[in-house]
Amino acid sequence: MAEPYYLVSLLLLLPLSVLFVLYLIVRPKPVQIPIKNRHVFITGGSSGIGLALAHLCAQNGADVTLLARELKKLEEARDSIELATGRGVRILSADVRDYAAVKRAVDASPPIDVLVCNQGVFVPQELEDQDLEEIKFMIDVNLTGCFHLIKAALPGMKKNRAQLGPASIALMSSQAGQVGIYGYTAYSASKFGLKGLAEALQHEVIAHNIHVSLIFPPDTETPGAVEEMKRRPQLTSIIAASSGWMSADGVAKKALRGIQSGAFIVPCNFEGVLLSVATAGLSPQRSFLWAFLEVIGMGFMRLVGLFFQWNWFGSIRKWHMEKKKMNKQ
Ligand SMILES: NC(=O)C1=CN([C@@H]2O[C@H](COP(=O)(O)OP(=O)(O)OC[C@H]3O[C@@H](n4cnc5c(N)ncnc54)[C@H](OP(=O)(O)O)[C@@H]3O)[C@@H](O)[C@H]2O)C=CC1
Ligand SMILES: CCCCCCCCCCCCCCCC(=O)[C@@H](N)CO
Repeated sequence: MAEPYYLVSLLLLLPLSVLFVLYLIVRPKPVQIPIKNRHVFITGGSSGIGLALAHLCAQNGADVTLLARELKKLEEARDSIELATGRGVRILSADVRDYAAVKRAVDASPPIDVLVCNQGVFVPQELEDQDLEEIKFMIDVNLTGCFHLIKAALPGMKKNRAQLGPASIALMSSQAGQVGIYGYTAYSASKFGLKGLAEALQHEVIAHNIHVSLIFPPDTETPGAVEEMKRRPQLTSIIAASSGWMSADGVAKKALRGIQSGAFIVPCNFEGVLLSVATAGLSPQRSFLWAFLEVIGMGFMRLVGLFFQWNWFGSIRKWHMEKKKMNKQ
């Protein structure tokens, strides 16, 4: 009669011991990144997600610097944050593609505690039809721009770090940086690139108490997205619809919480959590609870992901059939 109890406790023991082992081994160790009275440097902070994040950081008592190209938008952003929070905001006009300009901007600023590389451009189109200039534009701004920013900021971020407490480098990726999507060959490549950069960088800066976060928003209501929608291929929208839309404020909240808790992977909605489990790969994981979810859920999420692909390839096939029919009429 004791046998069922024996079995139940054995069944419980297995997950509990996995949990315990994960508790002991997850690296890097958990960390909290304070925001109050710290210097947060946000690129692309004059619009959309970056602007929403800048508002939130200033509200939470951070000393905020914004970097973007267009001075007029930067001034409007600064004024709106100062009006809403009463805190001073620094603005810098530079193009992230120009390393010398980025270096000058960073050197003219106080040492950075939290660097948010959020600038990004997205012009979706099928690779065969897209101008090479546009393809290069996305890689240069979204990927090479982040190299420029980090290379320029790192020496200052490392200085006196022991006294200043933990620092963060956050990169704004996209769910299109976790899964490739029709119309996004260059954009997805630029955002997938950020994952390799982030994983390797975390190894290099951990000894300096600098922590890397990679943020993965779904479609987000921003001025950039309004422009994007004017030319987005129908199929891009059909596939992206799997994850829905978020507000820039909603994404900024998730992003800030992720940065503050030192999370390496930062999903923004429910589909994002599924995607992050499915694509966890060998990414660093500080939380033993998330690690447990990944260990338990990865196989099943692969199955769910295959159903999504089944659905997406179905949509693509249907779209081509309808196009053929239209051409015949
Ligand atoms: N909106 C969405 O649906 C999603 C967006 N993302 C990502 O979030 C980030 C922000 O997007 P979102 O808020 O929509 O974008 P917006 O187009 O609304 O804002 C982009 C910001 O980046 C700045 N920027 C663009 N190019 C450069 C450059 N070469 N040098 C310096 N600054 C630059 C812009 O200012 P200026 O033009 O004056 O330089 C602006 O401040 C991007 O990395 C994007 O890929 C991820 C998932 C979804
Ligand atoms: C394992 C199960 C996974 C299930 C969820 C899959 C959902 C994938 C949808 C991806 C949407 C990508 C939107 C990109 C938005 C973007 O970056 C542009 N607007 C440009 O900024």
